[in-house]
Amino acid sequence: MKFFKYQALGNDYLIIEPSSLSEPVRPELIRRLCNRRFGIGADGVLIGPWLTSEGAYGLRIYNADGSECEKSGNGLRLFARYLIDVGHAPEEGLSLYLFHLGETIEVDFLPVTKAIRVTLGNYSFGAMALGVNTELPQLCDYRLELDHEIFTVSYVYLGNPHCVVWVNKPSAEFAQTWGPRISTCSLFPQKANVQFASVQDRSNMQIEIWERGAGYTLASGSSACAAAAVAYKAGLVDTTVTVQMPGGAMRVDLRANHTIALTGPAELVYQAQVISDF
Ligand SMILES: N[C@@H](CCC[C@H](N)C(=O)O)C(=O)O
Repeated sequence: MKFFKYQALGNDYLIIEPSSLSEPVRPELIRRLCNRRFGIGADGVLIGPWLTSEGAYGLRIYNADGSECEKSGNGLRLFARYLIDVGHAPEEGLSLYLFHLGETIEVDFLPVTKAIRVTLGNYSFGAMALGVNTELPQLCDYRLELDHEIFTVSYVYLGNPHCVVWVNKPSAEFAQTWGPRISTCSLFPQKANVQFASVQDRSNMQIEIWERGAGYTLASGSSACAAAAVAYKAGLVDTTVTVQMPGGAMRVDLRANHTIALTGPAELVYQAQVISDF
């Protein structure tokens, strides 16, 4: 099975073309591939492309635990980088369109910085209507009591669920301790991606991340967008925010109509082939 490994600020994905798969994708296969000791190691897997009748490049996105994921800012950006690198998509300088779970998504290449920008669809602060176990229409600076600790959390939905937790100083240890508990608490029947966030000034934020389905990660595009959207709603930042994560920084632009553009690097690590029977 031929695969490519890509990374964006340490958020790593395997890319496998459908023609390289001898059988339909199984969660066990994804889990084995993503396992950092028994497999190759990755935060997730992208399967694609196939071409739609409109000329968009279709893909599916899986988390390391084998669950299918509705949105991944870095996954989409890495997939676009791959399409260019292997010659599926026209050379850099043009926009291209990806097709993921019924949605067409624009990706642009920024020639000077070589960064890749993805425009994510609408985000929403709806809570009760969007799968949160609450009767409140929104969870905004909500007081969450868990295991004798109190957190101030906000929920935002970007196609996938995010819970932004305000902290004085984000730390990996705190994220690894509380991320899994908040992600799986009774408020979130679908689980949630959790960001531990602080605001430096009107253009800069810092987050640590616990991803649903992948655990602690060095970066997450949709998490950066979630944190920026919540901070903007709280009046703490302007529309362009640099979000610092352990793996590096990404730019988030909050646009009209609740759309978000996410810009950052995307790089090939290596390509290889799995010989053993997975
Ligand atoms: N790394 C991704 C986020 C992946 C989505 C998440 N684990 C989920 O289950 O929703 C990103 O860059 O956005």
